[in-house]
Amino acid sequence: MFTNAQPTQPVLSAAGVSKHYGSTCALNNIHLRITPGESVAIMGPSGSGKTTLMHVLSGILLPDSGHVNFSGPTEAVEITMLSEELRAKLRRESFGFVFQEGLLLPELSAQENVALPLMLTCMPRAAAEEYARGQLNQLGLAGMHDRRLGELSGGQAQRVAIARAQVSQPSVVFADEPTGALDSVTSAAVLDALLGSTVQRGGTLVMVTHDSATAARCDRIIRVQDGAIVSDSTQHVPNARMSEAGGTR
Ligand SMILES: Nc1ncnc2c1ncn2[C@@H]1O[C@H](COP(=O)(O)OP(=O)(O)OP(=O)(O)O)[C@@H](O)[C@H]1O
Repeated sequence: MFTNAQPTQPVLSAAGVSKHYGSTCALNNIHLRITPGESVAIMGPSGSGKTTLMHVLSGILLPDSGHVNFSGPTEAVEITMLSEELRAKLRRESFGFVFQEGLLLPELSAQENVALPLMLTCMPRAAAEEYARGQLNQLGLAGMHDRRLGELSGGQAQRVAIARAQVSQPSVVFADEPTGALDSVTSAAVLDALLGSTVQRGGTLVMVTHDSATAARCDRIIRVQDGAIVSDSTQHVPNARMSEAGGTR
């Protein structure tokens, strides 16, 4: 199941992926390759299959048929062959998530939320929290380390979610409507933070968005309709930016 990763391999690929919920076809024979360092926006009408596609690519959901492969810096693996436990491990170690539906724990402070993924990898609490504070500072949240979710604005909470998603430097960050509920100025700041903490260090960003201004900031826009990819356009070449930044991941 595990093979040596090749530098030219896509970080994520899907081949012949289909997914049904009862009689609803959510994904219909998807083929897709995502290059390391790319930022990819997934767009499409409500119910077209965007979230299902992201969940299948990240191993949250298994498709009914087809294969999804991940190739990271140290391993290549067919996600669709992994047990639930190994998929959970892969998500913890190689992927980060910025989802609207409460991945942050409201009873914890901003710094505790960000430190948590590091503590799960056995980093001592003091070191994890110190690192978390540095990440929060970089995202413009100095002075808000000790606030709980309810004491932050929507944009600030999204930046805490971004800090948490990328704190363990995952190969791929998946974001579902990361700027959904925000005004345009806050959206731009959150998107800067998200791109800055992922693709600018050589990581990959896969993002579902309804917002064309947000999608336009990505390297590539994939449009989904009725569970199928109806267009796939590259607008910037990520490798040019990666070599400028010296990123390799
Ligand atoms: N758990 C589920 N049970 C049954 N049907 C589902 C389930 N999740 C999604 N669906 C259906 O699968 C299709 C694709 O849903 P999905 O959530 O992937 O779409 P989406 O493009 O992300 O939609 P939106 O933009 O509204 O979030 C829809 O017809 C939806 O109703």
